[in-house]
Amino acid sequence: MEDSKPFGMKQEGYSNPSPIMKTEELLFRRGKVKQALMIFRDLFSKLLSAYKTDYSNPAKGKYKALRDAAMLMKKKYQWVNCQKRVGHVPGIEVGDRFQYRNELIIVGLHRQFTNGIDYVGKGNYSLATSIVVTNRYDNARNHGGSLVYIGQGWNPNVRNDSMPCDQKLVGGNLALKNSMDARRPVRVILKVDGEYVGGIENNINDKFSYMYDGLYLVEKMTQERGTHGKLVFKFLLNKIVEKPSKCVSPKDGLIKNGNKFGQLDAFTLRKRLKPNCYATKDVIIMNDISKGQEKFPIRVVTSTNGDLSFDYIVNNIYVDSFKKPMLCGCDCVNGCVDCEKCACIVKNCGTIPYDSKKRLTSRVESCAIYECGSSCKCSSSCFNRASQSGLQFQLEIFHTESKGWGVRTRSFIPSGVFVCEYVGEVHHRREAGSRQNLDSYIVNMAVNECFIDATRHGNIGRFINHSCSPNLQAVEVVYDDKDKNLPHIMFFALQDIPAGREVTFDYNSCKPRFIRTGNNACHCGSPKCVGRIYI
Ligand SMILES: C[S@@+](CC[C@H](N)C(=O)[O-])C[C@H]1O[C@@H](n2cnc3c(N)ncnc32)[C@H](O)[C@@H]1O
Repeated sequence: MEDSKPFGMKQEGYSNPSPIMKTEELLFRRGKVKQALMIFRDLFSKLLSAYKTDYSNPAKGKYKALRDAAMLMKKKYQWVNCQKRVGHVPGIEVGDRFQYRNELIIVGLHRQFTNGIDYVGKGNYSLATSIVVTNRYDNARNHGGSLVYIGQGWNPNVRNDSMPCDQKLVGGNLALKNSMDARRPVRVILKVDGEYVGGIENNINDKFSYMYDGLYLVEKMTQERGTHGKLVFKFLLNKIVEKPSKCVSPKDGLIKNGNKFGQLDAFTLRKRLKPNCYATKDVIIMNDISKGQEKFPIRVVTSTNGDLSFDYIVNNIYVDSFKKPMLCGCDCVNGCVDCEKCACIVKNCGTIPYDSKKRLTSRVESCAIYECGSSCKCSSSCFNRASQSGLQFQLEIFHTESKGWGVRTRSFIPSGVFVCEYVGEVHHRREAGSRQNLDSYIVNMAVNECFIDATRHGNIGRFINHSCSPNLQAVEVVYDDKDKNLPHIMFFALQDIPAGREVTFDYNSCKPRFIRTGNNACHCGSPKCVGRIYI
């Protein structure tokens, strides 16, 4: 699995919601964070090999090396961002990944070795600063940037020899409640699947890392009985959607750095800035290009001009008439789990394409996925209808440096989930040849003799660029959609995608193929780039 962004590596399409601070100072702080991480990793490596002979269990040796490296640095005053704070931490950007949890401590992102909640102050005067979200607890991350976080205290999913008891409104739990009451933001760090690229070799297969996902607001706190019979606190947090950094409002000519909370509460007059201080001056030129047709508004952000002349649609327009094969739906009334009985699963060669969370279970190599549809007896929430409920995440159209428009996500997208469809006018394939050199929005379908042209009518899918290291895959999905049983082109996440990251797919690896146009030089910036968009 591809990594998102190891610390220090900046990628196109990323927007940095840093607190107001001069660029030079930000760079200086980032340099300090980077330096602290280098010292930590070097120390850890040395300690790890020193402890090799002392510990027969490599996991124990690793744990001690990690802890000792952090404590040695503390003794030498090598930790950075030492003062606990609410809000972003200078030098750390949303989307930064860290290999080890102790790295969060030494850079000041989350200053707790094991506790999931970190906070400042005491009792009723405390405020939560950060939480680490792992799947050890019943924490649930929902689509669209909200999550349910289980409070701290006795937890049945953690090895615990004592008797279970009710969670108490003290420490971190109280701090989260105080943050809710005071409407103060909390940093969220996600434990995400996937190896850390360029990480330290340690013989222990670390299949996860930690990603800073930005600021959230605690919206609600409830107390419920957990599976172990005792009371637990549940906190509902919503991601704060921040404006891109250095965002210029077209009306007032101000540069806005964030939102109304705490240290982000700042507006700076553009004329006060030194020349060359900021590289980008992104302007929100449209608040919702879909004009309310999508579940989430899709804004358009740019620092330059670009052509946007097309009609936004959310469903394919069938221009030609097609002989539509009749699809017979399934008769499942208790969920489509029987690979032999469910008529739709049978069409997928007897394999269930999605898991219970509607995530693709593996990379799709076959031609198409057959989902349940309107003539099936299963419910509309059946997991085998993963791509039929529209957008699940806030996406944004932005102007890239060298690829024209592109699409980036404003919230974290977990690996395997449906992201969006490629919508346009559906024609017979024989038409495609005559249009070939006109535009770059035509995709040939693999399954039927047709193609989708999003030149004049399309949706957000038409703005997704090619990458030689993509984070989306395009899949043809067929379902009984009233009378249109032609395939749809659906994009699914190939990996966890952090907020702010551009979403891309490989125009050549997918079964639906883009028709080659004149412009073929690839600017994806991947180390694996083959230099061409269309092969
Ligand atoms: C489907 S459109 C993608 C959206 C397009 N960037 C826009 O501005 O509307 C495909 C076109 O985008 C550009 N493009 C996509 N990926 C690219 C890449 N990796 N490098 C350079 N140009 C790219 C090429 O002009 C290509 O023909």
